[in-house]
Amino acid sequence: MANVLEAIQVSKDIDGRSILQNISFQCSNDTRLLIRGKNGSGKSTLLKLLAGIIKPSSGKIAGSAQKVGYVPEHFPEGLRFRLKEYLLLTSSFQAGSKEIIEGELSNYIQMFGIEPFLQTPLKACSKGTRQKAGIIQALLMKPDVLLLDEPLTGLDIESQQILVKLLEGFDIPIIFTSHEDELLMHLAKEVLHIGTGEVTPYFIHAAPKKRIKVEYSSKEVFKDFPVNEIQYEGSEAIFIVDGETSDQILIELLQKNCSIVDVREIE
Ligand SMILES: Nc1ncnc2c1ncn2[C@@H]1O[C@H](COP(=O)(O)OP(=O)(O)OP(=O)(O)O)[C@@H](O)[C@H]1O
Repeated sequence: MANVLEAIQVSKDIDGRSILQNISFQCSNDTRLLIRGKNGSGKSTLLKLLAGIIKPSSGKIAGSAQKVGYVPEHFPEGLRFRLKEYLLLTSSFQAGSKEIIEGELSNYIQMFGIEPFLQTPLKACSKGTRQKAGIIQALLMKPDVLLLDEPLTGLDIESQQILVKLLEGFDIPIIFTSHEDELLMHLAKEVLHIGTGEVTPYFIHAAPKKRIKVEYSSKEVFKDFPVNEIQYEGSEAIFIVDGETSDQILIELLQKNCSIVDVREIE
């Protein structure tokens, strides 16, 4: 299979301190690589190396990828655009028909529910909205590879679901870090342990049960709802569901206009 992106014995020192040592891996279009390691172990640094933003101290980044979509952990500060100006500017850089690209942009705007903020200056947008702008920018460029640094951080549950679903449909390598977000972890097929440089297959453990608390308008909406255990507390309903089905149930609750109040694992 074509080698889209490759790290060959990559090491990185910053300010005389060794951050990464001898990282090697290859990826092809079906790669779904989760980078795992402690805080400060160099996960973001590796993504920046793969994106070509910084250079390795030794070793090299190679591969056939021409366009690298990179979503940093934090959206860049100090951009003086309004959200819409930024997205239009971003889309104007893309090759291809202007009409088609602007059509894709409006789809993403709708999908991620950011219409109300289009005239808001980026610096006044919420963290989640800025994160969405960064994601849309990376998707619009039709990258050969996607590098995502904790992409779900700051996103509401509905947008998390939408993003993960989109990612599941892509036929390009996806390399990502995650703050142990269960939704995103489902995407992983292999994991790079950054401390040792080892790449191993990723197996998701049987998901524990979840307790989902929602605010609802009428009990009628739960008629025929595929959950055995529902408790009611005033305007809130509590569902105990299997871990495997909890994502689907969350989607259905959102479709029934319920507001998700809390989701937590139970023993
Ligand atoms: N530009 C820089 N200047 C100085 N030190 C840096 C720089 N970039 C990264 N570092 C250091 O490199 C180390 C690795 O940082 P990095 O952000 O890659 O870790 P991380 O694994 O992504 O951490 P986290 O899980 O907390 O996001 C840290 O000690 C950090 O302080």
